[in-house]
Amino acid sequence: MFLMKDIVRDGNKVLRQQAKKVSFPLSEEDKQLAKDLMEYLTVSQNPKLCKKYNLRAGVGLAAPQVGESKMMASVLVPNDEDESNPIFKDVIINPVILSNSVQRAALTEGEGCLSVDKDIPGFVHRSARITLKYTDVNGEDHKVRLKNYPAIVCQHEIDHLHGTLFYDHIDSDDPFSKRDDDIFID
Ligand SMILES: O=CN(O)CCNC(=O)c1cccc(Cl)c1Cl
Ligand code: NI
Repeated sequence: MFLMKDIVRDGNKVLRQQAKKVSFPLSEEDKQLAKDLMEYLTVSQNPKLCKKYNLRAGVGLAAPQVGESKMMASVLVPNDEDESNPIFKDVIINPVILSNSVQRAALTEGEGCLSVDKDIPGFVHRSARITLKYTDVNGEDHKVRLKNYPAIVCQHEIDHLHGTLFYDHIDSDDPFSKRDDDIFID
């Protein structure tokens, strides 16, 4: 199980590299990595276990964040009304954003990252809607249209696979700049 000691922090070059495509069928090592990446999220989203293991909660975790420069990331966007039916839960392998809306969206409270220890305030403007293609651990291909929070999280994770960190998107001159048609997600 990954703990905070296993999380690579900003400054380590692996976070600024282009991750390598994952080949199928998955090796045993890659199957285990996928499992561990999702397990971190489920444990970190359980208040008792999160505290027990001293974790920072997360809704996504990309392989480069644990030092593995591979195109793989777990995403677990919980459904506050029904914990047993998450809005999005999968390990996305070799993800490609096929198309994205011109309209932008940002989380009102900004973003955070396990690999960035300091809080960096500001709007992280992303595409409000994306069409995402990826392969899952069983080798099944998926093509999904995402919007709102799941779209934001997937973009944060896919950024990690291309060496981008959330604060790269914050306007340093005016961190809370906005356009009329921007969507803000609480
Ligand atoms: O790459 C994944 N992490 O760094 C895990 C910690 N951050 C989050 O869970 C998180 C928090 C806020 C907004 C977004 Cl989009 C995300 Cl992803
Ligand atoms: Ni992150």
